[in-house]
Amino acid sequence: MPAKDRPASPPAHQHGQAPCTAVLLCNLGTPDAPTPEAVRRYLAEFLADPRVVEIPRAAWLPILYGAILPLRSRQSAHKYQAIWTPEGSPLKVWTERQAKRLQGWLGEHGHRVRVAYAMRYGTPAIGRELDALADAGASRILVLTAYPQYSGTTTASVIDAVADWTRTRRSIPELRFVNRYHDDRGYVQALAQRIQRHWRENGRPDHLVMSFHGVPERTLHLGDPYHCECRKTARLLAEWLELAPEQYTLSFQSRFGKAKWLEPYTQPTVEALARKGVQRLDVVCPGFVADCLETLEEIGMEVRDAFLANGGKEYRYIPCLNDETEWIAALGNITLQHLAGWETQAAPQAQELAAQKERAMKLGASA
Ligand SMILES: C=CC1=C(C)c2cc3[nH]c(cc4nc(cc5[nH]c(cc1n2)c(C)c5CCC(=O)O)C(CCC(=O)O)=C4C)c(C)c3C=C
Ligand SMILES: [Fe+2]
Ligand SMILES: [Fe+2]
Repeated sequence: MPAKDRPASPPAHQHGQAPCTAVLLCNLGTPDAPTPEAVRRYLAEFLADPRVVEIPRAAWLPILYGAILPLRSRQSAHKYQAIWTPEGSPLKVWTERQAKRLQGWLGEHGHRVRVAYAMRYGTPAIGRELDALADAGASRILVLTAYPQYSGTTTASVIDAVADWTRTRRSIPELRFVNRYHDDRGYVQALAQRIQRHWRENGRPDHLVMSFHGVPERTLHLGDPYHCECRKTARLLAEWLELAPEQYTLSFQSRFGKAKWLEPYTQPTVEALARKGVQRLDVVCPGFVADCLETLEEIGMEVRDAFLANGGKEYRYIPCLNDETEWIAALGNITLQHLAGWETQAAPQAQELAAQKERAMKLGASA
């Protein structure tokens, strides 16, 4: 094997080190800037992933480079400009905050775990973040995807990136993956609380649309569980909210290309609801745990305009879970379930010392 291809092994192995656990929160990724050049770099990496576009490379890459990238980079850059914040892309800002708050939550619950975040496309890259964690001594890493519903196009692609990284390392940490949490009680309850708070602040709508990111319909026939998991999340959420079937609609957004994707599509669904006389409509995106281009621009702006243009009167987009306290607690509990058996509690002596101190303080106060 040529020296350049040999797996690296920094830092040198040390004897007798206690296992050290880390969590890597992985989301999709976003451009570094809302410019056509940065969007092109991002889309080129994203859309060349064979997990995302399942068309033979020889046929797809000429279309991607010849037709899609020149046009879409400019169009999408324009959309990113409409949602960009002073701190950067919302997807990155929220994901970074979620990682920080998850580390805080775990610490408050007595767990010493380092939490980092990474993006499947763009930066911070999964490989670089895994290098940083492993080089800092993490011997056990839990990869936590920001996708509640498993899809080959997203979850499996994160697993691919982690597998690619293992090929570059000599000493590989123990690895675990959280593949799904579409029916997790804490996740569904956090969604329900988010919506109920929105209703307390803004009043209840005539109808609620639950819009999930779409995928090609073909993936369902090939055995992808995504469709089924979206339906289960929607059903559980409706149960928590005590919604009758006629009070909500499940739909799929963000169709890409001309192939048939999962139906019903969000925008035509919303237009039809407006034409049927629904005046007040709320839309929530339960499959996205962080606000991003697809929620803020597509649902918050494009679909809103379509609803109003078809006779609707009031349209409200309900923001994602982002860094809501209930969601961070749910994420913490999901993390702990998957860390089972990996010792992460603060050292027993330290815990005993803290308990002794607390007892002494109580005695002092009651004396
Ligand atoms: C073939 C194309 C695509 C598939 C399949 C797909 C699946 C998929 N995507 C998400 C989550 C997100 N997608 C986002 C943006 C986005 N998605 C596609 C295409 C496919 N997605 C494109 C081309 C883009 C970029 C924007 C654009 O040009 O339209 C985002 C937001 C990123 C951001 O920067 O804010 C998310 C999040 C899921 C969950 C999913 C399958 C289940
Ligand atoms: Fe997407
Ligand atoms: Fe979109």
